[in-house]
Formats: sequence, structure tokens, C-alpha cells
Amino acid sequence: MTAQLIDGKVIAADVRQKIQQEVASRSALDKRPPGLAVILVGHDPASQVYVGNKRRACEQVGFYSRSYDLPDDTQLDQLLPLLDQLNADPLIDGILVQLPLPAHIDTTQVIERIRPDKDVDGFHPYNIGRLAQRMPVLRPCTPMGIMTLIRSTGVRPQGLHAVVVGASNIVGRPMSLELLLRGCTTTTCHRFTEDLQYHVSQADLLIVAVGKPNFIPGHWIKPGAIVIDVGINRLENGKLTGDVEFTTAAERAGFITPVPGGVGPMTIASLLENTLYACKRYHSTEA
Ligand SMILES: Nc1nc(=O)c2c([nH]1)NC[C@@H]1CN(c3ccc(C(=O)N[C@@H](CCC(=O)O)C(=O)O)cc3)C=[N+]21
Ligand SMILES: [Mg+2]
Repeated sequence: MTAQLIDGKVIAADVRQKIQQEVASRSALDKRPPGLAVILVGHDPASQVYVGNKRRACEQVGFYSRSYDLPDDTQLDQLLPLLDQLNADPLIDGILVQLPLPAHIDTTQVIERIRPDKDVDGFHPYNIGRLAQRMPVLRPCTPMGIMTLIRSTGVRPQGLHAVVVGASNIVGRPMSLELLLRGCTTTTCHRFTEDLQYHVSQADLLIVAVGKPNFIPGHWIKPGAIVIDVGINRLENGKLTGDVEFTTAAERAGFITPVPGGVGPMTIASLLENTLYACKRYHSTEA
């Protein structure tokens, strides 16, 4: 392996420690802790793991957190009043509804019911629009965490050719907007892209968020590239693997993120950053 490993666990722990200190300083001034409400509908095992990690991270930094575990058959007309109640709750700065929701619930209506200033996932059209217009407020956590990982390499993104594989609302699209904001020449690839190998081989900075194990062969990587693997795929043997063929990619890349221990922990650290930010920005006048 010639690539330098980007250690998301270490960088995320560093972010969490700074947040923990800030919460403690606030507490010394009698300011209440940032508050996060986490809503999980149904019992998808992966979602349960992620939500558990988020709740634990909140506890560790001293946030106030409230958990709602709702049954699979929860209806939209039960979810919306809960959101209204949390929107109005002065102890709650951030509201997170874990995705994906069960198919019978209209995700758009749920996301758009959350007050934009409590939308710590950054999924509300207001927050996406602000990012698209170069005035970010609350930013989607996975792309935001990835920008922190890129900064940790010391490589300046300005002018780099960034290639994002995947165009989802949660990762690919906001990722491309973040990179554009930092001055990358940005290419977004998706299921209709022709000659994916050509585009990938042009990337100084490659972000892959597809959700297919070993989707990108290592020999496609441009020598020296920064490779960010967003995929978290559970194999039959129970192990986790990314979307990039790690061993061969690491022989060519300059920097690469592992799975697990790369983007995942940073996503959670960014959620905490957003919650603290929402607390300071919108609720700074109250005790
Ligand atoms: N409203 C919403 N907001 C999200 O931010 C959101 C979501 N829905 N739905 C699903 C994705 C995925 N996501 C992850 C969070 C933590 C890890 C994480 O902790 N990963 C560990 C391993 C976890 C494991 O063992 O499975 C790691 O990569 O090292 C991964 C993925 C947040 N998401
Ligand atoms: Mg994510």
C-alpha cells in the first residue's frame, strides 16, 4: 500500500472532543446543552446501528438527546404532529428522521415539515438551496464530513478535478455542490453515465457513493488521487466493505479512506457540529 490512510475515526474523535469542550464551556455559563431529537421508524438493522451510534455520540459530548422509536406501521399523520411538536420545543435544536422511511410514508413531506433551522441533516430544500447558491447554512452531514476529511490531507481542492460517482439527494448531489463551492471542477456520474472508467481515471479527487461492493476496480484510479469511499456494504461473511476495491486502489491512490472507519464516523461528527451550530445560531438568546 502506497496511499496514506485517511483515518476517519481519529479525525471524528478530534471533532467530538472540541464539541465536548464547547458544551462544557457553555454549561459553565449556565447555558443549556444542544438538544437533538432522533426519530427511527421501523426496525431496519442497519438503521438501528447508525441511530445507536448517533445517540451514543450525543451522550459522549454532553448533548441532550431524545429518542423516538416508532413502529413500522407509523403513518404520516402521526409523524407530522410529532415534528410540529419538536419544531416548537425550545430544548430541541436539531431534528433527525432516519432514512430510508418505510415505503408507505412520503419522505418529501416529512423532510419539508422540519423547520429549516432545526434540519441538522441539511436535507430540507431551503438548506440544499442555500448550499447551491453558495450561502450554506446547515449542510448535509456526509458531504460535510468528507470536506473535513479532505482538509485533513492538506491538499487544496481549488482547481482539482473532482469526480463524484452517485447522484443521490443525501450524498452525491450535495457532495458535488460542496466541491463546486471549494473551487473543484466537478463531474457527477450516475447510472446513465457512459464510460465510467474514463471519468474515474480523470479524477484527482474521487468520491464514490453507489452502495455496491468493490464497484470501482483499483486499476481505474489515477495515480496520486484522493479516494473517498462512502459505501458501506455488508458481505455474506458479516464483514463491511466499501464501493472501491481497497487493496488495489491503495496501491495507486495518494490518500484513501477505509471502510469501516472512514466516512461513517465523520458523518456522525458532522451531525454533532450541525446540532451545536443550530443551537448557537438560532437559540442563543435563551438560557
Ligand atoms: N436522516 C438520515 N441522516 C443520515 O445521516 C443517514 C441516514 N438518514 N440514513 C443512513 C445514512 C448512513 N449513515 C451512517 C451513519 C453512521 C455510520 C457509521 O457509524 N459507520 C461505521 C460502521 C457502522 C457499522 O458497523 O455498520 C463506520 O463506517 O466505521 C454509517 C452510516 C447516516 N445516514
Ligand atoms: Mg450517510
